[in-house]
Amino acid sequence: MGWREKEAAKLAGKKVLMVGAGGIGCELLKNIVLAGFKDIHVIDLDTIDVSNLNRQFLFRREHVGKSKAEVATAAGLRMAPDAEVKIIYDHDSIFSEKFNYEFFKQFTFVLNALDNKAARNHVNRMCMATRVPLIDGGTAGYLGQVYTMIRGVTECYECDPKPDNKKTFPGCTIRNTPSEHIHCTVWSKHVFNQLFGELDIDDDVSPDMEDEEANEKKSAAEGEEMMQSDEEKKDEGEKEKNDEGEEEKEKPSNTRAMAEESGYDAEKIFNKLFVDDIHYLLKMANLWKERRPPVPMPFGDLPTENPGTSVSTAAQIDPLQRVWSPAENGEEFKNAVESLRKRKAASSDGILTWDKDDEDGMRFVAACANIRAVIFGIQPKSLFEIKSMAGNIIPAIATTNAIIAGIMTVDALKIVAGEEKMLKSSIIVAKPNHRGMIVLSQPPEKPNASCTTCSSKREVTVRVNVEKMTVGTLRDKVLMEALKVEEPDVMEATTSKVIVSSEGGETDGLMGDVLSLHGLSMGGRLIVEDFAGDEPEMRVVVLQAAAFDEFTFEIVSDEKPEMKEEDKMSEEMGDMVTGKKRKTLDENDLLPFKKARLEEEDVPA
Ligand SMILES: Nc1ncnc2c1ncn2[C@@H]1O[C@H](COP(=O)(O)OP(=O)(O)OP(=O)(O)O)[C@@H](O)[C@H]1O
Ligand SMILES: [Zn+2]
Repeated sequence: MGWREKEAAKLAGKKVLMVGAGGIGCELLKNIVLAGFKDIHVIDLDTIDVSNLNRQFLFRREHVGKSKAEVATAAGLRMAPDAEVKIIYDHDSIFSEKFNYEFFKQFTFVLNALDNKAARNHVNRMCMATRVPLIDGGTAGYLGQVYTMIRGVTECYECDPKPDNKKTFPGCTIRNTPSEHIHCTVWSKHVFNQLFGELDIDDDVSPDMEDEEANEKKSAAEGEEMMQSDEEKKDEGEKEKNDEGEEEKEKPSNTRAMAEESGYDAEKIFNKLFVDDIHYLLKMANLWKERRPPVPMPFGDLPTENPGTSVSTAAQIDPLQRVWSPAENGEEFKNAVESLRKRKAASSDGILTWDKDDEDGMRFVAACANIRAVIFGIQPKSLFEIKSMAGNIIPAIATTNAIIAGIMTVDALKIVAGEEKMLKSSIIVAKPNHRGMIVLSQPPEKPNASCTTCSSKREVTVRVNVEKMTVGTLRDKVLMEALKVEEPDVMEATTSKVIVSSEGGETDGLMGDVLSLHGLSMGGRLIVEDFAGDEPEMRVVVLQAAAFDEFTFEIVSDEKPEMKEEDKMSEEMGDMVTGKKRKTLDENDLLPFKKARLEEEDVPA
């Protein structure tokens, strides 16, 4: 037997689960088949869309509308070098009850090629509960990441609470001092909501008279009267008296109230946003000491050219890519307000929801953002560009998917070879570092001792029917009778909501509720405390069994937190982590790791 055959033989008995057969999944399936894995299970809930074909290369035009899992499996089988290869598939969601504890338990490792946090969390919980290694890959444009997670050895997907990847900007930048076009685009989406959508106090678009920068400097600037007071927050356009009966400065009128009063008169709204409110900003003189002050733009006097460009050349370009002049933006604004006003009036709840693919809404935001940009001396942009910024669209890049799938495959081979110590967390960064590298890696982080999913404590896995079993039955039959918990205090781990209190009282009303009412489903976790008993804290992992009645349950496993092999290894790895980090990666390399958890669910496909 040559080395190839020997290597391949090691992979023969290993069962592999791949969840997701999209951009990463197609690359990955090809890799693992060609690497020699012979027993593969593919799960994907989706069908093939024509927009997938440019990068999901296992799919062809004739497959559009068919199951991704099915077509990928057939393609994988065609690639298999010998007939022993078995690939099976499920056209189903990984949340499905049939993918239960026993199902996960059979795999050597699981490959996540998913695009959303909810499914990743779920697979993580199932893999942690069953102690099956999980290799998770993700990409967003040119960025990518691979985290391989082994219970007790490395951090799990939920050890480090993920930051919300939605980009946010400080309120005062959006409302008072935009310096980039994106600030104007975000502001315009807020204007849309103020005028046509659901009112959200965080989306205020009027000048922020509380701006610290303006006021700090203001009080230092001596003698001038303060621009705002608490009453001023109350609003709206008229002069108010304060306690001493002094007259206070005027403040910007409320945008929604103003629009409604005017019957959604586009020109009046325009002048309020782009003249009156700008005058308020100009009054905060301290903001403009080191910045170019904004220049108000009345509707009746809109230039037909953008600063620095001429309409005649611009007009030759594709209309989508062309940047509208202020006069055109004014026209677009007016037309959009007109049709949005009608649609709002015609809608049953009087609320419109912004969507980048809604023509009126998109044109409104583009026009609004461009006018504001010109006012603040920022280059306006084309509808096309603004659409991709406003919709947070990040194009999928085939090369990034291929690199990430390659790294995942290498990690899979390390697991099969028993070389867990060689595992690395890897990321692809946007710009090469000082050594010209874009793929950076470091040993994985250690588990977080307080993680609700993977920290070391007694862990009981129990099968119940969450749609039928009540909180009261869980407490009495499962926890007290079967698990000998004396005085249970029970918290749902994700929400931290207390559903059973040993003191009674506050939670008595919940005893008749079925468990699903409190967020429990397959893979859900409860933290159970028992200060009266021997085991002060344990975790109960809940598995769903739809066939069970209210009282039926099954204890699948009950593990005590003794020092396990993995934990010992984790200690060794910890040394390695701290030792190696400094040697291989400098501070600049490490920075991206802290931010790198990419959540693509925020990115519409
Ligand atoms: N709960 C789920 N169960 C099964 N499959 C899922 C689930 N959620 C998402 N998926 C599948 O995961 C796949 C993710 O692939 P998708 O192509 O969107 O992202 P990707 O692999 O990161 O690549 P790209 O960035 O190129 O789009 C999709 O095919 C989707 O159907
Ligand atoms: Zn964890």
